Amino acid sequence: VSRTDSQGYVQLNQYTLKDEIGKGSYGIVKLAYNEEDDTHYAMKILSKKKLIKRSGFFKKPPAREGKGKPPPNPLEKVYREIAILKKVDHPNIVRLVEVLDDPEEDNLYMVFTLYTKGEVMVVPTENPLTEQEAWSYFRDVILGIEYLHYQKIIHRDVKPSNLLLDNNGHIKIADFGVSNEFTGGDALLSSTAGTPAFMPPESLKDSRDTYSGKAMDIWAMGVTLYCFLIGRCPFQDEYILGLHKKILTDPVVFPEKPVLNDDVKEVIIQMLKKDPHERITLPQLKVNKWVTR
Ligand SMILES: COc1ccc(C(=O)/C=C\Nc2cc(OC)c(C(=O)O)cc2Cl)cc1
Repeated sequence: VSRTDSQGYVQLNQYTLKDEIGKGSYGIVKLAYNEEDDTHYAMKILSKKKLIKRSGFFKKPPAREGKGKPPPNPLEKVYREIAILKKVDHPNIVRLVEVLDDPEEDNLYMVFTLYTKGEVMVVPTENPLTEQEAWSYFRDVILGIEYLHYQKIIHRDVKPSNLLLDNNGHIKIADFGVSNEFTGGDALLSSTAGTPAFMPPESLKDSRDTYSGKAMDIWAMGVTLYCFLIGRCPFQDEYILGLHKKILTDPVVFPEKPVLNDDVKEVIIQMLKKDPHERITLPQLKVNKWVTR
């Protein structure tokens, strides 16, 4: 039940909602104080109406000849995200504490442990991470993604703004809003989801065939490591089609500054192989020269 207290703060059950600390296509994240345990949390606030509207649930479905499966309930996506979050338990994945979902209310609240340093870095930046920081954080990302793939989950939106930093300098992978669960050895994806600058070339081809989910996460990890060290993405364009063309055809180019050692440039090149079959796999990444230096 939400109400407003004397200072104008919104009270939600035992939580007092305070400043906004995060914002994205998903909604907003607010700092929340829990009076029961005298602890602060990160409260992600989603509007069910907005989710339903964005999903085009009420738009006239295209005149599909024949059956075609009915559009899924847009809230199913959020409930799938919550189910994944409840299932995962790893030091490099965010921890969902509880969900406040009042059927009478439009908002859905997801309470997470607060990772006090927030997003690991903002892209673009003039002050990228040092190689040492990038090395330490990237090793955490490898462990988190390895765990997710082992649990048959593809994250699909690995990028610096979805990597949170806790007090001990450890990375927590966040935002399972577009992630997929799969059965068998790998996810065979056909839809495009995630953030354009982090999408792999195989997901941008108009060919009908499917592509590997695991290789998609590896590509995004390569773009993320490039961002850590350079402060911007390897492929950028103001127009989406220009961006797609660069991702599909441009080689990875490293600027003069900052000077990077050959081993880290090599591992980025291995993660950004245009052909997913040539791309480095996670087991190979774990024994890579730079990763294990
Ligand atoms: C400067 O201090 C700060 C401390 C913490 C934050 C912060 O937490 C921001 C976003 N948080 C989250 C976002 C998520 O999705 C988009 C998910 C998820 O859905 O998995 C979970 C969390 Cl926690 C920001 C600034």
